[in-house]
Amino acid sequence: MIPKRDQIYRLPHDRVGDFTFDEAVVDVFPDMIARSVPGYASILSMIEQLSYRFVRPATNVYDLGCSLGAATLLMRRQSPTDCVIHGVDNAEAMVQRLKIELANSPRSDDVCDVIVHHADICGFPMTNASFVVLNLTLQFIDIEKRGELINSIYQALLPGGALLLSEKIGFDDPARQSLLNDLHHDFKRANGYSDLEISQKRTALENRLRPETMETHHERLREAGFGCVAPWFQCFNFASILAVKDVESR
Ligand SMILES: Nc1ncnc2c1ncn2[C@@H]1O[C@H](C[S@+](CC[C@H]([NH3+])C(=O)[O-])CC(=O)[O-])[C@@H](O)[C@H]1O
Ligand SMILES: O=C(O)C(=O)Cc1ccccc1
Repeated sequence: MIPKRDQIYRLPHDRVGDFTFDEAVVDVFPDMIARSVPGYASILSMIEQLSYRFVRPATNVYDLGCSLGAATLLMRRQSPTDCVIHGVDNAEAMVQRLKIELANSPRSDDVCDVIVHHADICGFPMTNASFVVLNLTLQFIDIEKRGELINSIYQALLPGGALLLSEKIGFDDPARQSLLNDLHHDFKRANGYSDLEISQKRTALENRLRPETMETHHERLREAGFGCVAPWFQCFNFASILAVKDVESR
């Protein structure tokens, strides 16, 4: 299917409201995220590769903030059939669309089950997990709730299990912040977004998406208990970190 082009912020809005994952966004989401997040396709492809390494037989996999299931569907190709992948998202329109997509895809015995949950990832019960994905989702969670969420992921993971965390990141150094922000906007412009679209979306995201520095993410992951915290990808102001729970942990 050819993705519908994102034109949500093309015309001037009288008042730009806070960004929401509603029906209109869901309709254009694959195009929006591909043209807005530098490295998105590479990150997804590496999530598939990492799932091959980390997903263990008879365990749970969690895709937190799964949107339309891009990561879920790739991980399913690499997961043992006795696993369960849980896609969790609190946007009703996203969850509905993903459920339709899964219902329409032919069921085969050689893939594991996928369960889609319409739920807040904060407080969502997780257990017996070998691999957890937070791909561009933590950035939308209230900063005060992020520590508890990361701790709960750590507790749900089996020894040797891993969390993949991708985020839009910020920088303490104002020159670096401004340079990488400009490079991100150049990326969007090169992908066909106008200055008006870029600026209206920026306003819409101001209160909704709160980037933190790599140092803050690193510290939070270490504090939760992760023995190995490895940033493995950065493109402009987007980065991805792999955090692994020690094999000899409890
Ligand atoms: N509290 C919450 N609880 C559950 N879901 C939430 C919450 N807050 C936000 N979301 C959901 O997190 C997703 C973020 S998009 C993830 C891309 C995907 N991971 C991908 O690999 O394509 C990234 C982006 O749009 O930049 C949306 O679907 C929200 O509804
Ligand atoms: O568009 C942006 O500026 C972003 O930071 C990424 C994004 C992509 C899709 C939905 C919301 C934010």
